[in-house]
Amino acid sequence: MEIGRVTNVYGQSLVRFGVQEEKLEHIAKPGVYVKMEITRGWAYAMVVSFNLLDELYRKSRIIEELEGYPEIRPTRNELVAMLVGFHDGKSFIRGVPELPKPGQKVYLATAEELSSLTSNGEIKIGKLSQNPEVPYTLSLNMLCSRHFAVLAMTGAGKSNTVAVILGEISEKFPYARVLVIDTHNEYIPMAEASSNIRVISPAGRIAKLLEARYGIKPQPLEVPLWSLGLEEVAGILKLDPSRATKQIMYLRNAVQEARRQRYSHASTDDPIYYTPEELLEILEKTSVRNKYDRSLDDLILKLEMLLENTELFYITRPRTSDKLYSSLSMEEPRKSLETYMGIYSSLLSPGITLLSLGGLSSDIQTSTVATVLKSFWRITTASVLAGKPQPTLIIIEEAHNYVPQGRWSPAKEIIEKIAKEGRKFGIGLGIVSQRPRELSQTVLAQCGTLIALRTANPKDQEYILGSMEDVMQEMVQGLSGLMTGEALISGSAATIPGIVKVDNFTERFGYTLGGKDIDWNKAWTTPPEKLDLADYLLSTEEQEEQQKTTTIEDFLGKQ
Ligand SMILES: Nc1ncnc2c1ncn2[C@@H]1O[C@H](COP(=O)(O)OP(=O)(O)OP(=O)(O)O)[C@@H](O)[C@H]1O
Repeated sequence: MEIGRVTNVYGQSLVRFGVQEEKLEHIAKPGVYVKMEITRGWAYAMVVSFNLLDELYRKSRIIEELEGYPEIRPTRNELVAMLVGFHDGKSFIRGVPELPKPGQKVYLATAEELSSLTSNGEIKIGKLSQNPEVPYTLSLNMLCSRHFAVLAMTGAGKSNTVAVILGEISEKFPYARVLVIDTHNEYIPMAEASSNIRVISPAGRIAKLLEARYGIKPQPLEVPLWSLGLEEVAGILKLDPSRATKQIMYLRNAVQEARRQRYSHASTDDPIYYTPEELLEILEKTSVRNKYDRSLDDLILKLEMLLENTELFYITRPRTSDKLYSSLSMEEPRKSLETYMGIYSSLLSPGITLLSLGGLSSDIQTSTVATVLKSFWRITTASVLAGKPQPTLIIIEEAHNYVPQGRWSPAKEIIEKIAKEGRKFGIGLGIVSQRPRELSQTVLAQCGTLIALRTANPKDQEYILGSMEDVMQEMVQGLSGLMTGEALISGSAATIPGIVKVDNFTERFGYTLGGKDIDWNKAWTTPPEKLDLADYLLSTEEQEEQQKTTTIEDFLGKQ
């Protein structure tokens, strides 16, 4: 359908065109596609903004200047569209080799031709908002290998979007390897519905609470202190390396000495076994030698408190990994490295692994994630070098907590490294955040695909614009007007950028996600249920008992 004529071509890829009044209803919506003929085929463009004028203005003198365009003479409604690529009769190519010229006719793209462009990917995420009959898909290869970001203000539909992607992966790729850092335990119900989705959570009280709430027995996670690098140990002790330099120095020497008791060539970060008590003993001996150093006493106190924290027994008293270590009879460093591989390579078994960390404080979450991701990095890069790549996608919820802009976090270095170098080792990254402005720009800049849902904060919009290729100001400004579940999708995994109504996860897969906001209205208008928390307020001994009863097979995920 012909709808108007090009009046102006500007910027690198923006086309302004006048629209006939009676065609306006079909076209005056962001996300509608139009096309214009060029020498090598048809150039396609997506409507991004409008300039609709009122009667008075329309009748003013300016209109008389529009000689030569009789079709748009009675009106001066203008729309701006962004050129996205062209079709040369055989295939669609991004970018346009030649710009349309003022005066050229503009047509509405049909649902059929749009479908041929948007439905070639493996991951079906939703439908075009303005053409609900047109499915919108993403290329799995591009999504994983070029990384992606799901950004939006809270409640706009980020988790729903991630769940739809995970649901698609789980249904279509039986040997997918995905690790989801599930900061708020939102995706756990997916494990109940699908046999290739499993939950791993810190052994102890949290695992028990998850079992009670969701009826799923999580595979117990242990992250032994000895498997942590110096930064992660500093993280759980709440030492900021840029400030607590003296304490970090003591810690560094002690960790190194502890590792060298078993393997004399160990460096501070090598995963060589030691017990927390050995570390404490080394620090105490150092304290005797440095009698008046309060910073060292303070460090010892912090470590003692850490060892007493029952929530952290999955780090400080990892019974099952200890059992595994003792069961091996080889020499060091092999013995530690085999144990390390045993603990972490289970996270790499095919399937979707939900690392559920809800309930832990954010310091502990970041140190746990840093350790897990560093082990991932070690194992996957070694697999690639050994000629057996294990392509893995890592999705990080609340990514601004783990990889913040302008602030240190134990997980920052490894996540930035994955963003910059992961591609060549087959590690894909998907970051999810409600605060793009607080997210490392290094990571955002590496994300080839953007899925941006409603974002009202101008600063967030500015960051999205500044760090993503392929995204134009006109598109980003429209983000505040999106509805819940509507996303602007752009970048390498999408053939054409689009405004997409992401499928409703519950409607599509038949169950709801967890971790939702508490319904205050309901809670305050219905009588409370009887609460029996006794079982979950475990004492130290009971928790230890629970860890003791976990078999090495359970722990390694060998059912
Ligand atoms: N595509 C969609 N279609 C219909 N409803 C949706 C869609 N996406 C999200 N919703 C609904 O909007 C609400 C918020 O969605 P969701 O939890 O995915 O948002 P979020 O951005 O992850 O929020 P938060 O930042 O709080 O985690 C949910 O009740 C969900 O059912």
